[in-house]
Amino acid sequence: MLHPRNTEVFFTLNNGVRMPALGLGTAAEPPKTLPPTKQAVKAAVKAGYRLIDTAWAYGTEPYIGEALKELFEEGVVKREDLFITTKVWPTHWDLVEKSLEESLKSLGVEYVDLLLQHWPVCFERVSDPNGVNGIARNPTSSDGKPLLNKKGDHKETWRQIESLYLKKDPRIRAVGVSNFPSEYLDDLLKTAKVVPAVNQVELHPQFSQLKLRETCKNHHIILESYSPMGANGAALTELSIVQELVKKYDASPGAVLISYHVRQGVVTVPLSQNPKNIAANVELVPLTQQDIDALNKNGEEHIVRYRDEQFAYPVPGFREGHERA
Ligand SMILES: NC(=O)C1=CN([C@@H]2O[C@H](COP(=O)(O)OP(=O)(O)OC[C@H]3O[C@@H](n4cnc5c(N)ncnc54)[C@H](OP(=O)(O)O)[C@@H]3O)[C@@H](O)[C@H]2O)C=CC1
Ligand SMILES: O=C1O[C@H](CO)[C@@H](O)[C@@H]1O
Repeated sequence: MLHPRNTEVFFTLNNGVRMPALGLGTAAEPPKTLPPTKQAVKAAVKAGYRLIDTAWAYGTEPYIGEALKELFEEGVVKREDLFITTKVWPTHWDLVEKSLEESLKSLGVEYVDLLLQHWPVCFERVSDPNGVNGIARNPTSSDGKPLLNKKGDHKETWRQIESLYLKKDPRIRAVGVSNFPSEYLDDLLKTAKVVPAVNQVELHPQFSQLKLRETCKNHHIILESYSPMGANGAALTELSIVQELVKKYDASPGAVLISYHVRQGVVTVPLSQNPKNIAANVELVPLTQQDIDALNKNGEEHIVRYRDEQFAYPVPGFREGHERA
């Protein structure tokens, strides 16, 4: 039976903007280095990807900017063919516009399609010449603990984001959040003037987040999965339940893990700097509802969070039922 590729599937956000179901993640980190992001973006766009996921905090925006410039000059795509997401890091919890300006400058574009609040936490701003634009990305106190700004209010970040959106700032087409558990979404929605269009969270067959899925569905918030392969090392590709589906469909593990999201109406942004994996992740596997239910059950019974950020431990619901990866 003929079926589309994951790059040909789009979902409609709660403000009518269309978002591609599959994008390229760009949170490169050691042992990977940042510059290869440029070639990864070029390879992905040439393979049909139209969504690029980045963030002020990743340090990859300048390399994405270089890739975009060449792709536009070579006539491969136009700006309006792409969907670019960036995010406001907790160091900039009260400086949303500054964060957006810095991201746009590094990316060399006039607007982003989606601006996300990266985490519902606030950090102290500490100078660091090796940080992002001179600011420490993960500030720590002398005992090595995350340096949270205790007087900060994570809802201020959303207030600033929605205020840009409400005044129809041409630099953003849609706005959303990331790493918001149900408890925080419910709380935000009590006072929010704009319902976030997207909530980007860790989501995969070892962390299926059924309660959060229900909350997002009730508010027409599209879920977006990060770490769909299990982050660095791609541990999920080895999971026995995934390997069974690889055999059943004669598919690649990457395609199974991506199709699991796309078939549930979830956007996903695997990171890859390997053209073979970038291409493999495009293939849509016709998983049945039974396959998806089994993967979701696994992710409720054996929870593993691969991006287990210590600074988020105070967020209610963040550590519920988790084991360490
Ligand atoms: N909002 C947030 O707080 C967060 C957002 N993110 C976003 O999500 C993106 C993806 O998550 P991330 O944590 O990076 O990790 P992923 O789960 O996407 O895993 C990345 C790893 O998977 C490998 N990989 C990719 N495709 C395949 C494949 N088909 N077969 C085998 N291995 C594969 C990559 O290696 P190779 O390069 O060799 O292919 C890489 O080592 C990030 O890059 C970022 O954009 C991530 C974390 C937090
Ligand atoms: O988006 C993100 O990626 C990093 C890892 O680089 C994680 O801390 C953050 O939420």
